[in-house]
Amino acid sequence: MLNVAIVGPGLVGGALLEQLAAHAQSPRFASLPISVVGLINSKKMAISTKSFTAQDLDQWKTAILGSSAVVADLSQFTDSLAVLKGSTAVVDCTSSDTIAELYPLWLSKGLHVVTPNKKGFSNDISLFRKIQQLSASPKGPVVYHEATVGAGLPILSTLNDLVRTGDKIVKIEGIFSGTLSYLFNNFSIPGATQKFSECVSVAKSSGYTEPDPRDDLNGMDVARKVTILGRVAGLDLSIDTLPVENIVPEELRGVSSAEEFMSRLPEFDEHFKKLNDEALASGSVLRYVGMVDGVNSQSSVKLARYARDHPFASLKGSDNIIAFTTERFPNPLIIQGAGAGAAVTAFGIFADLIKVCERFGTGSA
Ligand SMILES: NC(=O)C1=CN([C@@H]2O[C@H](COP(=O)(O)OP(=O)(O)OC[C@H]3O[C@@H](n4cnc5c(N)ncnc54)[C@H](OP(=O)(O)O)[C@@H]3O)[C@@H](O)[C@H]2O)C=CC1
Ligand SMILES: N[C@@H](CC=O)C(=O)O
Ligand code: NA
Repeated sequence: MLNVAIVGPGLVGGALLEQLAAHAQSPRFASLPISVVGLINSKKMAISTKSFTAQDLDQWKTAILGSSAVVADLSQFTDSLAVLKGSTAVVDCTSSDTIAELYPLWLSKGLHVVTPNKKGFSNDISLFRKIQQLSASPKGPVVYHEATVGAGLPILSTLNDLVRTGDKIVKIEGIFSGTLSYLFNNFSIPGATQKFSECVSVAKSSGYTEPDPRDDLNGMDVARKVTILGRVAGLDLSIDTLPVENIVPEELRGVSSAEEFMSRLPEFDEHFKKLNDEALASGSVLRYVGMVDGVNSQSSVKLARYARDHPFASLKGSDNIIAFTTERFPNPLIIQGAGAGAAVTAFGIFADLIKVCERFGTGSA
């Protein structure tokens, strides 16, 4: 049995629990050896004394968070998990730096980590290296974070395979943000009628954006993904030195909340319309692109113009497109598909949990 504790059962974490429950209730997978034993959010932490199989997940929130097995703090939460029988994985579904800084402690106690949270792999490189070093043993524990880049798309697993089989990464380029993909696929096209702020609002209500959409529009989400890809490819990239184009209007960068930002964004629709009209007048469209440069250390994150028949100009919805140019793939290996949204992100986390089950003898799905 794989014990699973979820930190932050919000949009993505909630979708993961629903997928676990649905999966276990389908006769074909009833034996899924995953048991949710803990949930914490920023207000309450609970470890269940009862092992909740996926069938019980319909009541997971009340059943666990309402239970008496409430723990006082993260240290007690960690200690309670470390003594459980069998393998235990902590799934961090927050975007918290503080929680990401706990990964080395969790790993040192033999807990696996599965997460879509980019912070642990894109903040200070010393944390990235410590996580790598503590999860390097073939006997485990492991860290799987496929959903940190392109949600459930097999980006990091493909990159890992390329690197581990000795291929040389020349360039990794693409549209890494589901939010910005959705925005420009719907705003920067000839004849578009939606205003920029309306597109942002739809992206947020569709569950694509970070908790604060400025973390998408300022380029930091893409910068984090470029940094993660670069580091996995063996480059010492840092978000502090990566050139990142921030498209949040200066006047809105410092407003106190995501709600205030969203309410004031319509004031700048004209600004974005002008940018778009200029691109369209030159026969181009605007797309927000990240690039990992494996040869000349010129990695970048920026808004750029593309001809209307360019592959980056023909995406739909929140699609990402990632092109790996390597020694073996001079014509790039391309992965494309939805790169944001609760369900496709939860899918990536779920698939990582199944990898933990298969690798550590808790049965396959
Ligand atoms: N949405 C998407 O398409 C994708 C999202 N991701 C990543 O998934 C993660 C979650 O995103 P999403 O579900 O949209 O975000 P939400 O804001 O919906 O959920 C975040 C959850 O984390 C909890 N939380 C925040 N801080 C803490 C803390 N310090 N301790 C415990 N719990 C905490 C929140 O609880 P409370 O409400 O009580 O504060 C909330 O339940 C992010 O890292 C995001 O970058 C990755 C790929 C795609
Ligand atoms: N906000 C991000 C979520 C996935 O990483 C995006 O829009 O891609
Ligand atoms: Na992915």
